[in-house]
Amino acid sequence: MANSAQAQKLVYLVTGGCGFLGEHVVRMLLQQEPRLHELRIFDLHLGPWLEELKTGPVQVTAIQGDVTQAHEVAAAMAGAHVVIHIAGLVDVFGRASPKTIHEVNVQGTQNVIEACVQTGTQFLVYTSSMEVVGPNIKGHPFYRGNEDTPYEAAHKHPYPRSKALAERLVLEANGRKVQGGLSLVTCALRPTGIYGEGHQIMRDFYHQGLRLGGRLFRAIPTSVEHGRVYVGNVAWMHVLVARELEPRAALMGGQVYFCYDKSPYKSYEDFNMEFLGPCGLRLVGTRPLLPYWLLVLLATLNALLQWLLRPLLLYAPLLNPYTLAVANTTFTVSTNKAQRHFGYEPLFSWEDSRTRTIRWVQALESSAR
Ligand SMILES: NC(=O)C1=CN([C@@H]2O[C@H](COP(=O)(O)OP(=O)(O)OC[C@H]3O[C@@H](n4cnc5c(N)ncnc54)[C@H](O)[C@@H]3O)[C@@H](O)[C@H]2O)C=CC1
Ligand SMILES: C[C@@H](CO)CCC[C@@H](C)[C@H]1CC[C@H]2[C@@H]3[C@H](O)CC4=CC(=O)CC[C@]4(C)[C@H]3CC[C@]12C
Repeated sequence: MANSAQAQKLVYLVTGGCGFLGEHVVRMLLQQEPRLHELRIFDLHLGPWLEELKTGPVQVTAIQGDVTQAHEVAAAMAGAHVVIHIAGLVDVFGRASPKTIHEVNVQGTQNVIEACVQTGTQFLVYTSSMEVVGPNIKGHPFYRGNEDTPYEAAHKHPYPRSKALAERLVLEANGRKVQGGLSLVTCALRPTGIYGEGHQIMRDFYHQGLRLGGRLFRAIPTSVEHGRVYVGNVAWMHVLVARELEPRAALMGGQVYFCYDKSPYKSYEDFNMEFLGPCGLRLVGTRPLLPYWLLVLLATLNALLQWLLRPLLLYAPLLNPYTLAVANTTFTVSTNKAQRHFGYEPLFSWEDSRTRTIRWVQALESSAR
C-alpha cells in the first residue's frame, strides 16, 4: 500500500455501504480507523443518513452506482487503497431472477476485481457467506465446523451458488498484478446469519408476531442449531481484516474466515426470541406445531404459487423449500482462525449484542404505534 506518507491518509471504498451490514461497516470504519482520509460509499441506493457523516473529519463521498456496470466501479475505485466489497443481492425468497442474482453477485464481483487491477487498488476484502459452504440440500449437519471442516457443498439455489462463484473469483485473484506492478491481496469473510440493528428479517418476524396477537408459532425443532453473529462484530472483522491485509499479506492473502462471536448456539427461532421475547412476543409450542412433512408441503405450495402468480404479482413469503431446508439443518461454526491470523476478538459481548438488538426492536415497537 503506497508509501509511508500516504499510509496515514488512506482511501477506502465500501460497496453496498448503505445496506444492513454496509452501514455498520461504514460507521465502524469512521470510529475505528484513524488512518482514514476518505471513505467512499458506493451503493445502488444511497441512504439519507450519509448526510450526517459528512460533517466529520473524514471526507465521506457518497457514490450512487451499480456494481454490474464495470465503468462505474472503476471510476469509484480510482485512487482507493482498500476496497471492502459488501454489495450483493441477498435473495433466497425468489424476488429477483437467478440471472439478476448472478449479474450482481458474480459479475459485480468480477467488475470489482478488474477495477482493482486497472486502478492499482491492492487490497480487497470480500463479504462472502456461510452459504458458500452450506447447509446443503441433503440436510447434512455442519456442527461447530471450521474453515477446514470437510463438507459436501452442493449449490442448487441461485444465491449460494452466486456467492460461492464470487468467493472463488476473489480468492483466485489473490496475487494478480495490479496497475503499478504490485500484487493484489484478497480475502473473504463468511458471516453466518447476521442479526442486529437494521435486520430486515427480524423486523418481518416482529411485525408478523404483532399481527398474530403477540405470538409466533414454532416450526423448527429446538435441537437444530443455526449459526448467528452480531452485525457489529461482523463489521469489526471487516475493519480489522482491511487494516491487517497489508502487514500480514503473506498469511492472510487468499484466505477465508468465518465470522463468529459469543452468540449462543440455538435454533433460528429460539435465537430470535432472545430479542422478540423481551419485546412482548411469545413462541408457542415446545415442539413444532406442524409435522415436518406438512411444512414441506406448505413450502412447496408457496413455491408453486410464486411461479403461478409471477405474471401478475410478486408472491415471496419467508417459507419456501430452500428457507425451510436452511432453517431446519444444523449449521454452526466454532473456530479461532480470525483470532490466530489477525488478532480478532469480538468487540461486542453477547450481552451487549443482545441489549443493542432488543433496544432496536423496542424502538420499532414505539415507531409502529
Ligand atoms: N444478512 C445476512 O445474514 C448475511 C449477509 N451476507 C452478505 O453480506 C452482504 C450484505 O448483506 P446485507 O447487508 O444483509 O444485505 P442488504 O441488502 O441490506 O445490503 C446490500 C447492499 O448492496 C446494495 N446493492 C445491491 N445491488 C447492488 C448493485 N447492483 N450495485 C451496487 N450496490 C448494490 C444494496 O442497495 C444494499 O445497500 C451481502 O453480500 C450478503 O451476501 C453474508 C452472510 C449473511
Ligand atoms: C421456516 C420458517 C419458520 O418460522 C423460518 C424461516 C427462516 C428463514 C427465512 C431464515 C432461516 C435461516 C436464514 C438464512 C441463514 O441465516 C443464512 C443466510 C446467509 C446469507 O448469506 C443470506 C441470508 C441467509 C440465506 C438467511 C436468510 C433467511 C433464512 C433462510
